[in-house]
Amino acid sequence: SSVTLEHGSKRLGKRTDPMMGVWRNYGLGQFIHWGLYAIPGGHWDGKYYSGAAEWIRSWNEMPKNAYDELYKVFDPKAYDPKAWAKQAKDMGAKYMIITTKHHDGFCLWPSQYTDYSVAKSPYNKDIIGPMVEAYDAEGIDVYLYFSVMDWNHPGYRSKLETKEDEEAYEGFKEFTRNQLLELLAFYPSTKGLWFDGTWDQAWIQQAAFADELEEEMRSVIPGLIIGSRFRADENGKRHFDTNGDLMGDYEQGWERKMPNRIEDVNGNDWDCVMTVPENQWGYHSDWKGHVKSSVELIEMMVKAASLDGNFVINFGPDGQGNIRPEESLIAKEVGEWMESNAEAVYDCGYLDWEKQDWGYYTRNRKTGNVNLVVFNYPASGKLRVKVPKGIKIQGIDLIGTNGGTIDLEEIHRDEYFLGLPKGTDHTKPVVLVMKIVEGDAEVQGVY
Ligand SMILES: C[C@@H]1N[C@@H](c2cn(-c3ccccc3)nn2)[C@H](O)[C@@H]1O
Repeated sequence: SSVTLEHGSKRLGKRTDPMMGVWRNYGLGQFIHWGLYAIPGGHWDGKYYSGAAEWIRSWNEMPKNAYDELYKVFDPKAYDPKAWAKQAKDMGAKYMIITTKHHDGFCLWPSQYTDYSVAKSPYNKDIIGPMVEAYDAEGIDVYLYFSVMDWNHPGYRSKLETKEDEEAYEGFKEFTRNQLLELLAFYPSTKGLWFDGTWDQAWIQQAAFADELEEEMRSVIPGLIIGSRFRADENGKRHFDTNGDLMGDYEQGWERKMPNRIEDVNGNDWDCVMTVPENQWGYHSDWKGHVKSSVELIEMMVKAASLDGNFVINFGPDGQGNIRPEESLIAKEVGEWMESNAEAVYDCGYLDWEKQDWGYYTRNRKTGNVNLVVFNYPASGKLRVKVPKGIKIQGIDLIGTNGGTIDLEEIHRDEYFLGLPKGTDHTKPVVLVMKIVEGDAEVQGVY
């Protein structure tokens, strides 16, 4: 039984409007974490910061006032948003999420509500505007990341303990609303907001304020897409309200982790945002530990599509505005794979066929085709496929650079082995596109 909520979920089930349909079909996105933290790049005073580079201000070895002075040297001479957008286009990204303001409070746009922005830096120009224009020009939808937590604002509090806290926080709430309305006014082509830094008790207690603000933002840009991380319900429940219903338009809980089964996504839209190293979003000049390969990232992207989600790969440009070589290589290699295999990711979602060990099924919502994306090449060279009753295979194509014909063997009713051609290059994911017919229609054609 569900309880009546004033500030809980506003909708049961997925959004069904066209703008959300476009979001649902993206497949691949690019996250960009850029800000003052890229200047120290994980080091200070000759010491190595092993935490996430964008959190260096919270490091004991980093004097807070030294960090807060960094805006005086922010002057990224290499910043070239057109080049960034071209690279993202070549990678195959359909949307991009840019940090307008991270937890440190530094604004990459000339906000009228604070001096802690690019307007007070030697660079002294808007970073966000040219980026939005460049990505829009490449046909990549732009989403604005905004951290509610703001270590720079005097009214920010993680919790409200005194009367003074409450009064200061009222000013912070007004500041937050002003900045968000300002972003929507400055960059009206944005398709949505990606909120972060919303776990503090002080913010969680603002259910009514945040609910009203979300409504107001949605009225400013109809169809605006806002995830589950923005606000809590009146019982402090986040992502899912007291009744277990999703807040916002999609689930935003998959940060540096992936669901494994369709049950894990609760019938919701979702995105997974992923770092290339284990845990670095902002630029760190010295990555340690595991750095994901492009094949690893491609597998996560396909797995996300197979479970009705979007996959977002993070980039962290350096303090001068350069994209680092490791990320440029990933953009190149992912793009090369997408060039001939994108139809298995774009417009694709979950297919309720029994999962097989060789990889993932995705269903193309526009063509109806079934895609088989092979990551675990079988020693037998044969892919086991169990076709649900009433479904017939009409044709199978091996796409991508591989080419060749597929040998189809019916093991018994509705179960087949698909033989891959000898010499198939399986150092990269192999994609088969299967045309199927449903119902008992007599199958015309190849099989
Ligand atoms: C999208 C990512 N979210 C930010 C983050 C993650 N976290 C965090 C904090 C405590 C536990 C686990 C994660 N804090 N901030 C990261 O800094 C990055 O912006």
